[in-house]
Formats: sequence, structure tokens, C-alpha cells
Amino acid sequence: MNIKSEHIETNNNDVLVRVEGVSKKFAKSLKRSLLYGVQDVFYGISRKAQDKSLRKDEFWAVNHVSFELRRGECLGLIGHNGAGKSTLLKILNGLINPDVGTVTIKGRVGALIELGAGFNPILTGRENIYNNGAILGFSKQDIDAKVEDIIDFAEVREFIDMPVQNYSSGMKVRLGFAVAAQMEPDVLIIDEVLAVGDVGFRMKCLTRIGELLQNTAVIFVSHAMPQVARIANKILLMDHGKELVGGDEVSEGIQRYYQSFQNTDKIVGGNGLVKLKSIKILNNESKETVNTNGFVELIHNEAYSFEINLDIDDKVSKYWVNYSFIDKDAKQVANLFSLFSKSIFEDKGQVSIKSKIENFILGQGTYTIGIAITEVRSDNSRGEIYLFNTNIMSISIVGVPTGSSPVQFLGNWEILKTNE
Ligand SMILES: Nc1ncnc2c1ncn2[C@@H]1O[C@H](COP(=O)(O)OP(=O)(O)OP(=O)(O)O)[C@@H](O)[C@H]1O
Repeated sequence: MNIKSEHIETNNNDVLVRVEGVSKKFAKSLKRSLLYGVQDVFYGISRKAQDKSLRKDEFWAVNHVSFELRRGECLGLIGHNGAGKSTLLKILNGLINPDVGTVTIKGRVGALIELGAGFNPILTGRENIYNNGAILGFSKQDIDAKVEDIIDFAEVREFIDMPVQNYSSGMKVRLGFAVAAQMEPDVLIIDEVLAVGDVGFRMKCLTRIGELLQNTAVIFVSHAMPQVARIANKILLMDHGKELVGGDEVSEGIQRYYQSFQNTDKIVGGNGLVKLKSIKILNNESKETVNTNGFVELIHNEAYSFEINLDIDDKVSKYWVNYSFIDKDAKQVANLFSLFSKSIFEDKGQVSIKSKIENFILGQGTYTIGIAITEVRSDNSRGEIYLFNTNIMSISIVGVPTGSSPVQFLGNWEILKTNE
């Protein structure tokens, strides 16, 4: 057994969670998984040294991960589907043993890992509160003192004496979070299940986690980067079981996570009368910076010129150019549209068009740029589409805190009055 969990009094600056070189392997096929399971039991009984290397069909779901957490620290655990986050959480919560490495946890652990896990479906909500509290190591008196707060926080009073098997998924999450959080554990582990709750409840949970953080170490798995940016002060970006980014650089971890979702989908359309030959986004020194991921890098709030070279057929009449900026959720978050600057073009042949943005206020993150070139009819309405492409290039915005809104205004700030 490689997990040590101690229910002891801890000091404020103690390391509550210490994970050292933890690895866990799984077999891809059920047959082999069962076979290896039997072999491992045999090795366990015979106390023979077990072979820790990968056997046929096995892979590392968690691969040599280490970190430490103190009270007041919140680790944002992020990564693609299948990166190994839930497996790591299950190791931390003692649900599965690591094959290599050690986990040491001091104090009580409150965890919300799998939807409904930890609940006995035939018991009522109230009975489950007592059960879970007891598992966390609380006495009946301790739980008596907390039970009303838990029911209120979960907002399930009407259903508290009904068996949990009849709860909706949202209700199970509410109760699960309320038990884990209201019992004020030393270590709180929250998996993505929180996403099942509605927006109101999620906000309430985040606020509660913020309050608990003064006395608790929190491990928080999420695919919602704004939430991670809001509460995490440490980051672990996992990829194929390994640590890709770890430590205090939360924004770097989030940035790398976003960059791994380069949007390669493309819809191309239009009647072919306009062809895009090239596009450049240049700074004030007429330079374009391309980062290692092949994204053009722009600094937030600086000036940039968009320059396109077009091949325009003689049959084309007047036209507008419209760039769209699309975030990693495929949501259009901004436009640069000549219509709104009252610019209508009518040049034909090889044409270069430049448009300058003085303050590029898109927030930090990666975006793809789309383009549409459309006919302007004599009554100034939109006519034929000459060119349409939803992904002509990817850009990365740097220079502002990550995870915030897609648009950042930089105001001029001043104090008008101070009461001394
Ligand atoms: N019991 C198991 N047996 C075999 N493979 C498993 C088992 N549990 C998890 N895996 C595999 O381990 C890898 C890591 O899974 P895990 O659930 O930890 O990923 P995750 O990062 O939590 O993903 P998600 O974001 O989708 O929740 C995946 O390839 C998964 O299929």
C-alpha cells in the first residue's frame, strides 16, 4: 500500500498533500487486465518483487507525477479527455493504488469524484449525509451540528428524506458537494462532476471553495479554464499521464492547454470570384511574430495591420471584407468588418487591402480567423458571397491575464474623491 493518510492535527504551513513519482498503468483489454490482476495478487501474496515495467497491451494512465500542496493552495488539474486526471484523483482519494510512487495526505479528505459515488442509493439524502460524514471521520455530534447547513447549501430540503436513487444528477452533485465542502475537510478534491450542476450552483460552489481555501488544500479538475483561472494558484497540466506544465505558473498551464486545441476545421465557400492569395498581420514595425506552435502572436492592446492579397475577377462589383475571430469553443467573439468603417471596395485584379486596428483588445488565448468577402448591392444590402473561409489562420494573444473574458478594455483610471 503506497498511500498514507493521517487524521492528525496539522500546522498552517504543513504540506497536506505530497505526491512523489506516482504512476499507474492499465491494460487496454479486459482479458489482459483480469490476467494481470491475478498475477499481481500472486506477486503480492508471495511478496516477490513485482515487475513495474509495462506488459503487453498496458499503458501508463498516470506517469511519474509529483507535486505538493499546502493549506491555502488550490491545484487546477487540467488536460484533454483521457489525460489521466480522474485516475490521479482516484489514487489521491485512496480508491485505487498507484503502481509506483507514494501519496501522503495529512488530515481529512472531502472528495466529490464520481457522480453518486459515496452515496448508498437506497438510503435517503439525510442518511447518506451521516454515512459520508462518518467515513470522513466525524462523530454523530459533529454531523448533527452540520447537517442543516449541508441541506441548506445543497438546496434539497424538500427531498432530503427521499432515497438518493430518485435524485436527479444535479441533486446528487449538490448533495455530494455540500457534504464534501460543508464538513470543512483539510483536503478537498473536486472532479469535473461539478459541471453537472446548473450555473447558479457552480458559482456558489466556486465561492464556497474560495472561502474554504483559507484552511484547506484544494485539488480541482475542470475543463472550464475561466473557473480554473479564478480559483487555482497552482497548476498541473497533464498529457498522456505525464506532467506537461506544473507549479505556480497557472496562466502558462492554461495557455498551453488552449494551444493544444488548434482548430483545424475549416468551411470554405463562396462563388470563387475572389481568391485569397496571402494574409499577414503586422505590428507597427511591419513585423509578424510566429510562435513555436505556428500561431501568429499578437500582444494585447497593441496596434496591428491586417494585409491581404486577393485575386479579384472582373465580374465582381463592389465588396466588403469581414474578418471574424473565433475562440476555441467555435464561438465568434469579434469582427473586423469594413461595413462598420464605411469602407466599400471596387478594385479588380491583384488587390492588396490593409486594415489597421489601433488597440487589439481581444483577451489572452488562441483564436482562429475567418474571412468573408461579400458583394455590396446598389441599395447597400449584402449580395453574393465571393469568398468564405472559416479558418485562414490561428493567432495567439499574449500580455494579459489568462482565462478572463474574450475582450479586455484598458481604461484610464483616476480617483475622483477620497474621504479621509
Ligand atoms: N479501470 C481502467 N481500466 C483501463 N483503463 C482505464 C481505467 N480507468 C481509466 N482508464 C484509462 O486511463 C486513461 C486516463 O483516464 P482518466 O479517466 O484518468 O482521464 P481524464 O483525464 O480524467 O479524462 P476526462 O477528462 O475524460 O475525465 C484513459 O485512457 C482511460 O481510458
